[in-house]
Amino acid sequence: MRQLRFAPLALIAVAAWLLPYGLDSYAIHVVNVILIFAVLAIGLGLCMGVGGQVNLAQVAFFGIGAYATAILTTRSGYGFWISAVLALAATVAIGLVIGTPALRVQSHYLGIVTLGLALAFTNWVTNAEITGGAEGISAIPVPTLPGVDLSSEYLYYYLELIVFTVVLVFGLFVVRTGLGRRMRAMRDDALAAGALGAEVPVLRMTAFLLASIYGGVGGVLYAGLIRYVAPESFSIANMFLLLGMVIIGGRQSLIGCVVGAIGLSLVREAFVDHPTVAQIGYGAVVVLVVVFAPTGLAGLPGRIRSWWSRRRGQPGTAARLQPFQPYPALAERADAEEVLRVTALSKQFRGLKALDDLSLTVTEGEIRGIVGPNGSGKTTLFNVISGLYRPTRGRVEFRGRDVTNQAPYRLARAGMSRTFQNLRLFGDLTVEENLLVALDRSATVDSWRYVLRPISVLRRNRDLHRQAREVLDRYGLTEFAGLPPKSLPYGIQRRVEIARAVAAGPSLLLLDEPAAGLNGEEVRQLSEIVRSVRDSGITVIIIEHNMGLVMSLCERITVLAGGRVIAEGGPAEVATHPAVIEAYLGDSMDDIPPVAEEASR
Ligand SMILES: Nc1ncnc2c1ncn2[C@@H]1O[C@H](COP(=O)(O)OP(=O)(O)OP(=O)(O)O)[C@@H](O)[C@H]1O
Repeated sequence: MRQLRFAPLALIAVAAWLLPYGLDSYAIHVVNVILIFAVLAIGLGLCMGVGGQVNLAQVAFFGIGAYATAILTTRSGYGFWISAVLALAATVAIGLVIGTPALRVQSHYLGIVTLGLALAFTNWVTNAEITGGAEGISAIPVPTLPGVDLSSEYLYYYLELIVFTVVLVFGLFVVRTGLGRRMRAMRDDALAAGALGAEVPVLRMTAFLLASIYGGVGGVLYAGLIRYVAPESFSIANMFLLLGMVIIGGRQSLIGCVVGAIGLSLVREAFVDHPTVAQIGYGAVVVLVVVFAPTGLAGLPGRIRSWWSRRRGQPGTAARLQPFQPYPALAERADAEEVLRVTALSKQFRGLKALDDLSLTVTEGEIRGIVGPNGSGKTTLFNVISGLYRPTRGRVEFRGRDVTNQAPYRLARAGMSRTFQNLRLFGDLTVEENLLVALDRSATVDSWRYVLRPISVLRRNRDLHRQAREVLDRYGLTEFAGLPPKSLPYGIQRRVEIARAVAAGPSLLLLDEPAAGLNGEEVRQLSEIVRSVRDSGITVIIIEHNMGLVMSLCERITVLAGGRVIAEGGPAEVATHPAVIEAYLGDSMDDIPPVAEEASR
């Protein structure tokens, strides 16, 4: 059976190898151009589809690769391959420069920044002397390869085919391992990805870097194939053609990008005498795809399958939640240290003081409850502690270090993890992939390993999958591993989010209303999970409106009202505190179950 899985691949490989035998010289030229566009589309797919970063500069990367090769070979007298390497380095350098705004600017503004670059590039090559102005640069030498005459387009095809295969396999390797997973997580929800330790700014830059590498490779291949470069090949019209390829083929699938490149290139060929009709046609098709098939052609088989099973009334998943298996408990430490200290914290939203001179300390091994009426500042406190909001005044210390204003990903890497009031699971990733993103502690700047030490990347990936299976098992989620979280009942999604936050390996876990929307039995299970997590050595702070849960679970409770701490102490103490009764509990005091003397540890 295993061999059969590779049969279609083997067939495609044989067909690709034999293709030139059935083609005339014009057709092989078209195929060679298609392969170059496929390389460019994969790069754009990695940046925009996988990483979610709007990139309208792909055509400029393409142009830089081609022009640099042309200039270095014809003006500086370098050989083709040396020029190719230098051209690639130049494209990557520009990619890093373009990626710099990505460190600060949001994705949609990047569209404008990158469009500006693409326009500036076309303008420059059209007017500069070194680029040959509107006439471009001709007489680029044929790339030399011992024993192979690359002036023959038939043989050039094989060079392109090899390069295309390498870059496609590399792209798939990126997508299916840690870097790609993190990029997809960032595309889905940059805030949640950051809170799990993904260095979002570096990741965005990496997305541009990848796009520039593919753009550079495409440019070098183009210079070697056509041996002539001119501004019109790198026009905005071609940028939109590339975008069309990626959108129509399927943004989130590299194979889809290749299918889009082949399809749209053939359509362009068919309409070569009617460019205006073709442009309008691409635009219309892109709009139709975005509206009716947002996952593009590559997503169609999946959509048809799920439509078919819905039509046949097939039942949903038969997967079942299994019981949580508690963590081995650590012995209680006598010398518990302070984990979190918040001093005189204020957060002002224009006229509104959400936090007002709030101070708080939490000690190792605690389950601290934070309660208070709606709008009392609980979530704002979490957002400031976890780095999502900058405080107006005050200081946050985590494990003895001042971490005020630190980026969420730095705090996550230092051992702070959180869940969100409104679940923020990565919807386009499976349950297992959600956990994998949290488990992966490798630094994005170490992505050079993808090129220089791919085996170590694969080994690490296998190790992460083993760890993810353990987490799935512990939380009874194994049967949901391959499903998208949104397809699961709310209670299971909540459990996945907690499992994910704990998988990030925190020493402090912030849970924001984890019982919201859960039924009685689910709340009981949640209580068991939180207690076991704490017993495994993780300090927990929990915001909750479910007073029964808070009273039974927390040793200490901090009560907020109007952004201030109005009471703090054991459950019995706060439940009878007059300020609390007045501000919050009031009539509902009768609903509170009897307080456990000493919440069990
Ligand atoms: N990003 C924001 N911009 C403006 N105002 C905000 C923002 N975030 C929170 N607030 C305001 O700050 C106050 C405190 O909100 P917060 O969400 O922290 O309260 P909460 O105690 O968590 O409430 P709930 O129990 O309803 O979740 C509210 O008045 C809220 O409207």
